Amino acid sequence: MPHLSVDDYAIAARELVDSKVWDFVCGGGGAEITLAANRHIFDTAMIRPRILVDVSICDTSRLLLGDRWPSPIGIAPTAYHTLLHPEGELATAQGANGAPMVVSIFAGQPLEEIAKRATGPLWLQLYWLQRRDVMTSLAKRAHDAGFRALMLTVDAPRIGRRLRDMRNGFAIPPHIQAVNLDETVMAATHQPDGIAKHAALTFDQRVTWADLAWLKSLTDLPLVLKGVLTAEDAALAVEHGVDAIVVSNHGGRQLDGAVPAMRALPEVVAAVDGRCPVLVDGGIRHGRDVFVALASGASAVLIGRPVLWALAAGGASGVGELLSLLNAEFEHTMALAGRPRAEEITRSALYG
Ligand SMILES: Cc1cc2nc3c(=O)[nH]c(=O)nc-3n(C[C@H](O)[C@H](O)[C@H](O)COP(=O)(O)O)c2cc1C
Ligand SMILES: CCCCCCC(=O)C(=O)O
Repeated sequence: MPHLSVDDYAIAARELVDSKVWDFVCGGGGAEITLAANRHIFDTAMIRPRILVDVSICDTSRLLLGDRWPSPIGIAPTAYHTLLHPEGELATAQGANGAPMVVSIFAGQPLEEIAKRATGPLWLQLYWLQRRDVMTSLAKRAHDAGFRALMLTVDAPRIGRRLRDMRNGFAIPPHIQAVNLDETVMAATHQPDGIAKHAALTFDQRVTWADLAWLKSLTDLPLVLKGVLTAEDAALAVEHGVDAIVVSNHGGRQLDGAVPAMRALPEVVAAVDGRCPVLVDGGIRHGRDVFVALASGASAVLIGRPVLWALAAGGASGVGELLSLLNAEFEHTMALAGRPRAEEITRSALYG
């Protein structure tokens, strides 16, 4: 059956993926209020189409942190792609077809091997670990392998209460490893509730703004901060020299009740006031969602779960087809909305 929408990849993946892994991927924190709210905003956003505009060429490309992206759609960092496909991140990087990919600190394949298979820019995502020597080593390995940016995720000093995983007694299977980290450090992840236990043992909950300078000093790579949801923190991020911001509530997996990323986006964009790019993630499932995010002030978007569904359903080619589909939907929206150039996708393209 052809995959005509992102939902078709979810349907195909659901048939293939173990039910506990499915819940780990698709679940959210607490009562999943924020998970649902991320989607609701997109479902209720309405576009103001312009007419009698030449839309024969719609340019979807974007320049971001020195790289030209084929579309404003990048791959969000998600842990353990090897849970979904034996080749894991190698297949994702190959299938990205030029799209940027953020590799999770908990990737199931070595950074250097992912770089060899990459078709687009790579960024490395980090959590702040108590072991700064491990962070230093990862940052330097990423730099040496040609990664283009570091991303620090700041919405997870602890792991959210993921009730599906707790009810399922979910543990990362023993053959699935975060191979860029020392196996002994990762041992707790293979116990029930192991993700939360591991984070409690290894993440540094004391980190503050003052520590960012140390992370920036490790390499000359740009630093992207992921998990910003307020104007106050966006202003602080810029003051502390961050090179880009991702407005994100971690796909509804962390603080349940947190504001949907798309609702937070306008205040963050206003606070940043053009001083660095602002990206957004959470609930993006259609090309029209990408359009709505850009019209709300985002420079680009990241997608998480859909990439994992496509990886499970079709490996590298599944990921490639998914990204092509989303970009084609976005391009189609640009045409039918009468806004063929990036600079025309502004707030005036939306109601309300
Ligand atoms: C299975 C899974 C694993 C994730 N792992 C990470 C991670 O390792 N690091 C991180 O910063 N965010 C992680 N995220 C959050 C994503 O980067 C992203 O914020 C979220 O998935 C976006 O929402 P979406 O899935 O609705 O597109 C993960 C999300 C999922 C679904
Ligand atoms: C110890 C493994 C932690 C994986 C956490 C990945 C993540 O951020 C997620 O949302 O899940």
